[in-house]
Amino acid sequence: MGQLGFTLDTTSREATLRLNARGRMVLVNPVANRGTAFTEDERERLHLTGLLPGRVTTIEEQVQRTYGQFSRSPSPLSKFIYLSQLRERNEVLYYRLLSEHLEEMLPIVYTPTIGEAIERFSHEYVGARGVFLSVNHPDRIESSLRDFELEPESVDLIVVTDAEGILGIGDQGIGGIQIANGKLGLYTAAAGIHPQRAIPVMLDVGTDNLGLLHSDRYLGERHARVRGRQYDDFIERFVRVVSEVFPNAMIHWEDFGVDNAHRILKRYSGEVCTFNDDIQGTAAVVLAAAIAAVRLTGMPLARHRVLIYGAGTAGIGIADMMRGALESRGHDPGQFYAFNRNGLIIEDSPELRDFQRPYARPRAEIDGWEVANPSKVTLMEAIRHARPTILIGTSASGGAFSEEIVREMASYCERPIIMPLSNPTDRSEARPADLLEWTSGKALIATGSPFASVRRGDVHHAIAQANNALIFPGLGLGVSITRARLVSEEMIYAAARALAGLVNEHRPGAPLLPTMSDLRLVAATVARAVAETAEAQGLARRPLTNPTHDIYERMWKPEYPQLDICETRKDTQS
Ligand SMILES: NC(=O)c1ccc[n+]([C@@H]2O[C@H](COP(=O)([O-])OP(=O)(O)OC[C@H]3O[C@@H](n4cnc5c(N)ncnc54)[C@H](O)[C@@H]3O)[C@@H](O)[C@H]2O)c1
Ligand SMILES: O=C(O)C[C@H](O)C(=O)O
Ligand SMILES: [Mg+2]
Repeated sequence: MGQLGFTLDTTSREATLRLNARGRMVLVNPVANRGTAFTEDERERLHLTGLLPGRVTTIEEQVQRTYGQFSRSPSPLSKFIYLSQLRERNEVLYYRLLSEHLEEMLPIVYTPTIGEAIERFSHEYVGARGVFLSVNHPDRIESSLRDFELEPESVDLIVVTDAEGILGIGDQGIGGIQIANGKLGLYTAAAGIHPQRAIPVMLDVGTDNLGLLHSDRYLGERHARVRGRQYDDFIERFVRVVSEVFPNAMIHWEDFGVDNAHRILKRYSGEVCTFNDDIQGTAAVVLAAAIAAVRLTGMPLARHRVLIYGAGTAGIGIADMMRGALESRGHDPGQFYAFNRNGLIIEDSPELRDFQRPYARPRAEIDGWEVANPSKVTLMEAIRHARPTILIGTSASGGAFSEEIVREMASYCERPIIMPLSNPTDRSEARPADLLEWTSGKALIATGSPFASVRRGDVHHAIAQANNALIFPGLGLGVSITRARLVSEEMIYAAARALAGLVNEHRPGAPLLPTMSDLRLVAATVARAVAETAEAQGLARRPLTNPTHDIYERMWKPEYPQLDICETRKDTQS
């Protein structure tokens, strides 16, 4: 039994909690605490009788009460803080409330409100779960991770960020811990990964955000971002410690800066069980949405022309995956046009990164276009000349898909596929209602942040949320069930295909992806595909005997666990 006075068996959906804590120590522990739901007998045995109001309530009553409190919180940020505090008070109740109101609460505990919570982190700080590792103390990595007090063998997941590229709001320093918590919340709510089997980690390497550096309240290391050799050594040490101490954990990288994201994935993906959500998770969800949209256009993916507006972490991940999907079916690599801050990427563009190079257009092609400035081709000029049929926004440049651009696209394309994927909401390249208006209802849309459905005439257009939340929870579950050694490209494709298989896009106005209210089904389906692929590729360290059963058995449901109250000296004395 650990320092905290409990042990919890999390290996199946029916967890058992062994407790030797007593009195107030039970109530201040979010894993053990069940507040007014402790029965008379439990109160007596745990020395809680005088510490709680007299009436015993059910978890259903607790959910009703907390839902009321949540609803009365006046703003999205105060709702976020209310839910974070509930999570730290009574973990089971938090997840029960969240799972019963998932669609309503997702925009609070995740994108978009989480962006605001991250920006306001140092001002609104009321505690945050997680492990904070400083680049100035690499020697503390192991002890700090162990201090989180999880059984090392039982850790399935480590979600880690260095917060250089949080959503589309850039460098947020220490506040990034909340994106790790947000992602972990979804691993539990969607895929039933037990919250005590995962660790959120913030790698504090400094920040280049001058506002934070100048703020008296800022809680992180107060210096510019460390880069180069010291950064790489820190990452290397982190990966080594995790591999040694938590042999079954997948490392999920979130919201790193564009260069580090690609470099780290390339460096470790063939060696340890690791996954970059912004590169691989996003690509898989977008491929699934594209498969559904392309079916509606009646033209095969190989004949579509794809414009990626924002050739960074997510954008190039998407292009690589679409290209890979085409090549694996024996097609040519496809027609891609990619943009960065300096305009269309052309072979002689300055500051081209290695991962962007495959998408650079030949100069000779652009010489044939009518453009104002040949070294800075604009989006409108590329639309006119390249005539893309799929337009993807991963630029964090809110409103970039203007009326003029979208109307131009609709002039040559019967069903333009348009995906403004940037988060949070104000970074979205366009709003669905506008896209439908400018294309007379013809656009096939998926967005990164949640948007309300749009009614046009008799058709109710439900807007697909192409967020990597439809991929990573199931992927993590599939990996943990099989204890996969690595996350292979094939496992990611399998996840994308499984997700696409859940879409029925043919009803007019139907969304291109399953809705967030179906997250548990989505996660289970993705998990099965991932686990079967890991097994087929010889990457599974645990044999998959009955995938459906294994997955169902492992998906934790937020219910108070069976209590095993251990006898203590205090009991025998009283
Ligand atoms: N829907 C999802 O699941 C999902 C997943 C990952 C990222 N995203 C969103 O995508 C956006 C980008 O994230 P990222 O991690 O790829 O960031 P990033 O910094 O790695 O890449 C951004 C890219 O956009 C380019 N860019 C910036 N401003 C531009 C402009 N005005 N015109 C053209 N290009 C421009 C940059 O040069 C860079 O190549 C963010 O808003 C993020 O929230 C969404
Ligand atoms: O976090 C999200 O909502 C999706 C994605 O990982 C992002 O960085 O925007
Ligand atoms: Mg992200």
